[in-house]
Amino acid sequence: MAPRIDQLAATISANTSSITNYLHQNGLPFPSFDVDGPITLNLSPQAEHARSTAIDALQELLDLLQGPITCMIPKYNGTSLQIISRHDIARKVPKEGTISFTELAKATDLHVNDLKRIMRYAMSFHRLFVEPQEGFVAHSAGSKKLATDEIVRAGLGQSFNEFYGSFARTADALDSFKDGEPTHTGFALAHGTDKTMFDFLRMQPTKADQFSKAMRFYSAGVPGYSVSNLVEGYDWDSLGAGIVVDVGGADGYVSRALSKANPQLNMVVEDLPDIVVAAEQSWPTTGVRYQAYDFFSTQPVVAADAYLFRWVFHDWPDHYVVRILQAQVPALRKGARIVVNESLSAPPGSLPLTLERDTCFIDLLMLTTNNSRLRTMAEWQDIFSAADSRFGTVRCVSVEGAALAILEVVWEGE
Ligand SMILES: C[S@@+](CC[C@H](N)C(=O)[O-])C[C@H]1O[C@@H](n2cnc3c(N)ncnc32)[C@H](O)[C@@H]1O
Repeated sequence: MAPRIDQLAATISANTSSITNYLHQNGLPFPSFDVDGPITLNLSPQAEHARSTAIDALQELLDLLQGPITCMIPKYNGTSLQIISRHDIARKVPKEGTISFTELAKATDLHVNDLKRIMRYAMSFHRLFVEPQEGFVAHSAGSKKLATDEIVRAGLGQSFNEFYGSFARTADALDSFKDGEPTHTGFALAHGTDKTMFDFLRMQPTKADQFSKAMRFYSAGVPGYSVSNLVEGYDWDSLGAGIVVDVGGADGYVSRALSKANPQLNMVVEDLPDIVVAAEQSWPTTGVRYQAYDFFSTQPVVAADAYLFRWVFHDWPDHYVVRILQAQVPALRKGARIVVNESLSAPPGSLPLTLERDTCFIDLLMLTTNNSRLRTMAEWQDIFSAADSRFGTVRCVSVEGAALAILEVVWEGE
């Protein structure tokens, strides 16, 4: 058998050819970081599979060729992205042409030498900006997108202005607190708060708004998190013209997608009051109803056909998830479904490498921000059973290419 690195190289080559053929046959642009290069590739499911297979192989090949020390000590540093986000640098670079580091330094109130190394780091590591002539900066495809798309800015802002500092305090939080409470996190230490992340964000409407937009960023920008996986992966037709409550539904972007694909459904989006007020103002006529609701209190929409929790339970430690489920029980009628859409915890080596890394990333992010976690199927069954013995068996619908599982539990009480 050929050595592993040769097998991987062959996999990369075969799958890259499939992508090339697909793009060629369909007259689509080839990947490029040039300012007018494509942001996404618009691949068919088959070509998308080739893309993810090639990426998994090349990640492993890169690790093998770099060796264990480089894998142990990678050059990850979010400082550059944090400063680019905080100083809104992408919007200070002209849409066309270049700007000198000196002029940009004045516009950002940063020292020119600091700005230069921040920008060059972003060029090298993140493919943001280019320096076509020494000392002068212009946009790349990525930085142009950042300058022109508020959803992308929100995603970067949340990751690097809100969360980045929290990673560095997670070890301190684990040493200082031993109770696993969502108020005792790296996020809380980094932000000097004794509140949960959501209560902290609630006090600052612009940050709460950024959070909602960041959810849309991840759902639109990472194929495995795409809302279409939920829209197409679950049998919504079986609910007829039923009521679906999107609990913790942020600004309702998931419900809008579900409603568009299934106009017969009656979608209700529930979230904290500030989020709901902002969403109603932004999306007044989309056929989706909004309702302010704190999911630790009794569910106000009685007898709905399904209660959807997308990316909600992973934010909360087990005993809080039990409380949220118990708060739904008074509203449930026989046959009502709880639909959960989030990543499952999986043993090492059981997922393609990229998906395994994404899953580990989310799991550790949840530790940092909320003291919460991803769970296995068996752990989900335990949680539902602990909440109420009238919840049925947890069923998993897995969707090809999706990073989020769809779990369904039927209420078997009256
Ligand atoms: C990670 S976001 C997921 C949003 C959306 N479901 C999605 O798929 O993008 C979690 C959501 O839960 C909401 N949330 C947090 N605490 C809440 C509470 N006590 N009651 C209702 N919603 C809450 C947040 O405002 C946020 O919109």
